[in-house]
Amino acid sequence: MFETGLLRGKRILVTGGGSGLGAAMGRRFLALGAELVICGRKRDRLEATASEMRQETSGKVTTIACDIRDGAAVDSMMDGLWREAPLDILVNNAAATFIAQSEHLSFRAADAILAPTLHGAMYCTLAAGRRWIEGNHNGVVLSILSTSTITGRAFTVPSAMAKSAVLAMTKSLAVEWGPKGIRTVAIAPGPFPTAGASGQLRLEGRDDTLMRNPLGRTGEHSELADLASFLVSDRAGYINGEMVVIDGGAHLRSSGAEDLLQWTETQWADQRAARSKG
Ligand SMILES: CCCCC/C=C/C(=O)SCCNC(=O)CCNC(=O)[C@H](O)C(C)(C)COP(=O)(O)OP(=O)(O)OC[C@H]1O[C@@H](n2cnc3c(N)ncnc32)[C@H](O)[C@@H]1OP(=O)(O)O
Ligand SMILES: NC(=O)C1=CN([C@@H]2O[C@H](COP(=O)(O)OP(=O)(O)OC[C@H]3O[C@@H](n4cnc5c(N)ncnc54)[C@H](OP(=O)(O)O)[C@@H]3O)[C@@H](O)[C@H]2O)C=CC1
Repeated sequence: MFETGLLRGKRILVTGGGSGLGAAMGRRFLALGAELVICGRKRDRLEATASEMRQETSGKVTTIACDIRDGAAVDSMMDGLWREAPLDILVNNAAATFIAQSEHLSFRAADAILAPTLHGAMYCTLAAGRRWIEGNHNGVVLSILSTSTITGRAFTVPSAMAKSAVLAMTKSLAVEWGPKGIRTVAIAPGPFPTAGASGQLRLEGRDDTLMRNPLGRTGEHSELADLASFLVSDRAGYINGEMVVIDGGAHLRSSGAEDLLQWTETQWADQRAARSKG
């Protein structure tokens, strides 16, 4: 679909690049000639993904264990990266969510979602942006958001809040940092099957939500990777402050959570008992 070498010479950090959509984007970036850095908390999973990627491509892949909820850890990751060479592109992909009745959310549970999804994305963006501006280096920030930024979403309220805040960051920085050579863009995916989303959102038991999708299917990872590759590339050099929805038109019919309104208290009690770790 793309010209060979579309991303040649680009050094890209994908947060949460060891799994799911982050890994899918990373693979496509590598195939298009980029140098890839992936970070996450689980060192073993990062290494396993990177070693698969190295077998698939001759591109350079580096892993960094970093908890993006920790600003000092993010700064130290960026210092280490910049010692070698500046990044060109940051992809804010790491996030957390789970379904829960909001009245049962403890403050700690709310923070468990807000900390990586909002604060983590903000720390990474500020840390990269500051270095780009100091070094007079152009940059692109792509944030992976959600259609909850448009519709809101019952039962994942902290995630909807965090994603909406990152959309506000995307629009605000487009104006503030555009003149400094930094583009900020976003993608709002609908349901894409990943182990993380299936575990946290119980997607596999919720066919009703998926079948309300006008296209009657979930998204393909390659479709998201294609869109991301275009948006971070110089070919999208005039797109700034925009969020592109990729959901088959689903949010035009439903926020994607209405089926959960029918759940019984017993189903919710079962859900609380069966918490899944990301
Ligand atoms: C239509 C489709 C739209 C989809 C939109 C968005 C999708 C996605 O974002 S998919 C990505 C999903 N991937 C992940 O979530 C991966 C990362 N996940 C995690 O790190 C964990 O699952 C986490 C979110 C639970 C966070 O873990 P951690 O920070 O280690 O949290 P703790 O286990 O220490 O718990 C902290 C706090 O939160 C409460 N809690 C945990 N799980 C639940 C739950 N399922 N329901 C309610 N509360 C939960 C936990 O009890 C703790 O609170 P306290 O008990 O008050 O201490
Ligand atoms: N799949 C879907 O249907 C949809 C997904 N999205 C968004 O797409 C993105 C990817 O989700 P998906 O691939 O499905 O799910 P995953 O669970 O596979 O991805 C989440 C990634 O975030 C990383 N992560 C979580 N917390 C932290 C942290 N504190 N520090 C560093 N890394 C962290 C995880 O790595 P580790 O555990 O090693 O830290 C993991 O690699 C997310 O932003 C999600 O909100 C949006 C809409 C729909």
